[in-house]
Amino acid sequence: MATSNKLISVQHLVKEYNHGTVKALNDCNLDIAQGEVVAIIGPSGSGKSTLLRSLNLLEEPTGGQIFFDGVDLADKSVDINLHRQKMGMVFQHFNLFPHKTVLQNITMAPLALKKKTPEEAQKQAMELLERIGLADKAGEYPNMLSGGQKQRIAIVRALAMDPEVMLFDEPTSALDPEMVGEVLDLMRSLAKEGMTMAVVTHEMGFAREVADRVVFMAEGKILEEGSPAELFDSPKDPRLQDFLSKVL
Ligand SMILES: Nc1ncnc2c1ncn2[C@@H]1O[C@H](COP(=O)(O)OP(=O)(O)OP(=O)(O)O)[C@@H](O)[C@H]1O
Repeated sequence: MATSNKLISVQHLVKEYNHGTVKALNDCNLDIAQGEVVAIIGPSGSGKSTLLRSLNLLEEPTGGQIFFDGVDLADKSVDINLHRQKMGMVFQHFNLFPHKTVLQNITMAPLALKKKTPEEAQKQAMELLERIGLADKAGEYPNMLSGGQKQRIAIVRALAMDPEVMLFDEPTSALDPEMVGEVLDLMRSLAKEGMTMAVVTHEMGFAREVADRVVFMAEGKILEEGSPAELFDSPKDPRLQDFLSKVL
């Protein structure tokens, strides 16, 4: 559900690596509205992950600006850790803590960073686990779970911080095909609830069905963006046409 309320604004973002020899992002401009679901697609190495990771400053921009709720993240008075807490991040490889139980994985950050009481944190964690049908796994360790279960737990772990935005970096790429659906279903339900989401994805079906807007990147640039119908049914840029001819 998109509204006109701009939550994130990326302006002329540049990210260089190796002393400028690699330009991962080359003058990227992107706005994300409150409640909007933006899918970022494009060939391997086009800068999708770098753009996503820049939003919570896992990558420090070389140039340009990122505004969150109107605040320039480069401003020295911005508390980056506080900013990161507003953004839930879900990675390709789950990144659950292997030596913590499922429940501990979910309660850790709310206890440490949000100063929730153990009762509050556990109650919330159990509600989240119930939501995804995995309450019975609360006491287990991640290595006892399937990939789809791990990823759904990684998603609710991020939700336990009550984020304003969820960032997904190819959340289904490492999953066996039969587990992709359960993760996409959970993401679909978050989108329906109005969660603001940016999703780097190779799942074109998901992008078409769930995204409000699709962004196509190549060679560090955003070459085209629009509604799923615009991008998938009437692609204009030849590189997007070529990309779609290979992936659809
Ligand atoms: N830490 C780094 N050091 C040097 N180069 C990097 C680094 N991270 C990314 N790059 C380069 O930046 C470019 C963009 O990478 P990025 O991972 O953002 O692409 P991507 O579109 O997400 O690719 P994929 O779909 O394969 O994950 C690539 O050329 C990559 O090799």
